[in-house]
Amino acid sequence: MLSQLIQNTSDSVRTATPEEEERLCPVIDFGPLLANEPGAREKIVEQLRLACESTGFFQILNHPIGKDVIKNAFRASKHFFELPFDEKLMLSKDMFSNRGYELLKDFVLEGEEDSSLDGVVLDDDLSFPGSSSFTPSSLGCPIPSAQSLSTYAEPPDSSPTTWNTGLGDSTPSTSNNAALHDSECMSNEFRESFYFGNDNLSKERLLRPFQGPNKWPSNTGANFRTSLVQYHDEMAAFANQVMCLLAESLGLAPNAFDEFCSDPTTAIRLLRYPSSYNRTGVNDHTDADALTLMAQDEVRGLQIVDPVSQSFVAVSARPSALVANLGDIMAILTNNRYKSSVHRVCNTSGHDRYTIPFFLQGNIDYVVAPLPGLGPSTTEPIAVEDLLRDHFHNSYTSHTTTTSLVC
Ligand SMILES: O=C(O)CCC(=O)C(=O)O
Ligand SMILES: [Fe+2]
Repeated sequence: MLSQLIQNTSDSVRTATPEEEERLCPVIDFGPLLANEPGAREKIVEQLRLACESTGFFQILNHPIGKDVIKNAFRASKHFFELPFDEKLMLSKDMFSNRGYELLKDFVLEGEEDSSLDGVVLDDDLSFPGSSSFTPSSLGCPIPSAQSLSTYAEPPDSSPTTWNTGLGDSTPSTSNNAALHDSECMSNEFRESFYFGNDNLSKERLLRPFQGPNKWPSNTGANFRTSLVQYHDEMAAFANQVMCLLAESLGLAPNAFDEFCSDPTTAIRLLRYPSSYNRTGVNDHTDADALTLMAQDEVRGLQIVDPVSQSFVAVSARPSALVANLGDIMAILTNNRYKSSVHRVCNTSGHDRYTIPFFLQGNIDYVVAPLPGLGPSTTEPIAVEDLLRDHFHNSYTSHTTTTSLVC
């Protein structure tokens, strides 16, 4: 469902004016609703409808997630990314379960440094602690003859790399995880991330794709896991409430998404984006899920495609708000009345950027098709499991890599 967006990668990206931001990613204040003020629900439902029909992006101010819960989650995230590189690599993402660590894939192999790197300033802040003697090939992420690695802030030249940003064309299964992981390891996105989800899954669910078990680091202290699990659980509960409001905004009963939301597959992604002037942190994509809710720090970086100009526009970062956006599943459920917009991340701030999106992917067996009353489907119904699998295969291979982008 990724639009055929073509943007010259050498174009610089405009920052949204306040008016544009109101149109592309409006702020919706949930305070009056949480305070049970009369008329608040109707007002929010209407604001949601307008935002979802436009870009599917909005910012939720005065949401119910505790400040401490968010603070602790960011603390845990920083703690995680500061772990020695080999420790993180031990937790390499398993493509079947979609859980674990995705490395920052920008590195210089010792002894293989290209002469084109001459004059490139290596940023010490970007080097991985403890990375001097790891052996990636033993961890399902082979990098030929690599003895050590460090990251660099800018690429040696502006030509696109030939690294594959996708997941290959095999189907995720426990038997081909290694092959999938290899190609995933060659992505050019300038970020590192760590995926986890519901920490309390049933045995039956643990055997299903895209949901677990979580791959927790050891030696991070008792609070680490508790903080992240609490963040997940509060986000999951709030996402359910937002889904009820979205149902109402479509003129449906508040419980219209209940079946989709029962025993849902969810994911949290801790993200760290080092700063770069010409590398994207996350390439242009749409989310696969129904609803994404994201806490972010004060460092801006998110860019959304403006449906009017069909170009990327950078939006501001408001740490007190949650950024919400709809994904492909919601677009199908609503027969494309609600939008799943292309977005990407570019961090040119000179500082690391941290975000923590929560993805509501829904019941893995739910068959996604327009909800009753929202018109006949133009596409074949598809199970959440298949849709997620297709998305993971396609979304990062079907568009231009943006290594020469001027952010
Ligand atoms: O970090 C961000 O601002 C957005 C991340 C994102 O789009 C994603 O993980 O799907
Ligand atoms: Fe996204």
